[in-house]
Amino acid sequence: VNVYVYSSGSVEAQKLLFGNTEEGDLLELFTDFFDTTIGNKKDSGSYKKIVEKIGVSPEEILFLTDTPEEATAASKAGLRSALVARDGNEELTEEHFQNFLVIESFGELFGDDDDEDYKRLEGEDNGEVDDEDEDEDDLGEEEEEPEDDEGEDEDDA
Ligand SMILES: CSCCC(=O)C(=O)COP(=O)(O)O
Repeated sequence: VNVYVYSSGSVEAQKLLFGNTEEGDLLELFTDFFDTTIGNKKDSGSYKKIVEKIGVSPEEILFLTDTPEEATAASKAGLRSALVARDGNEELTEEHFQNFLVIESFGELFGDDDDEDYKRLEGEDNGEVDDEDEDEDDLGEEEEEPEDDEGEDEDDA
């Protein structure tokens, strides 16, 4: 997976930040860096330019942001987008949750294929309101209860 940064902070600032973290120099984890010299993060044209520079189909790119307007702009350019819910940010609305996968941790991106939220990334409806609100109960999911240990024999010393 190639990881890119598109930030309102300058490329120079991004490199300083990721090159000097508590975990050390993380720059080699990133393929490239973009800033607003390419365009405003709320303008879908910026994402089209980034797609051209990266040289892959837009739907092969997952754009993560904590700003719904940026997610919408990226989706309009054909990218898949997901919202990252972060403490201190403006609360996301029901509509945001309907339109986008919302994650709190990158680990949630590796969801299972049956997960309705995860599927939101896969279809053409990423960034669109999905009015099907199926609420299916899981069938036959069994949880193993630990056996009661009463009666366990223990030798006294
Ligand atoms: C990559 S998940 C967090 C997204 C995020 O915080 C963000 O988009 C910040 O954008 P900025 O332009 O402020 O660097």
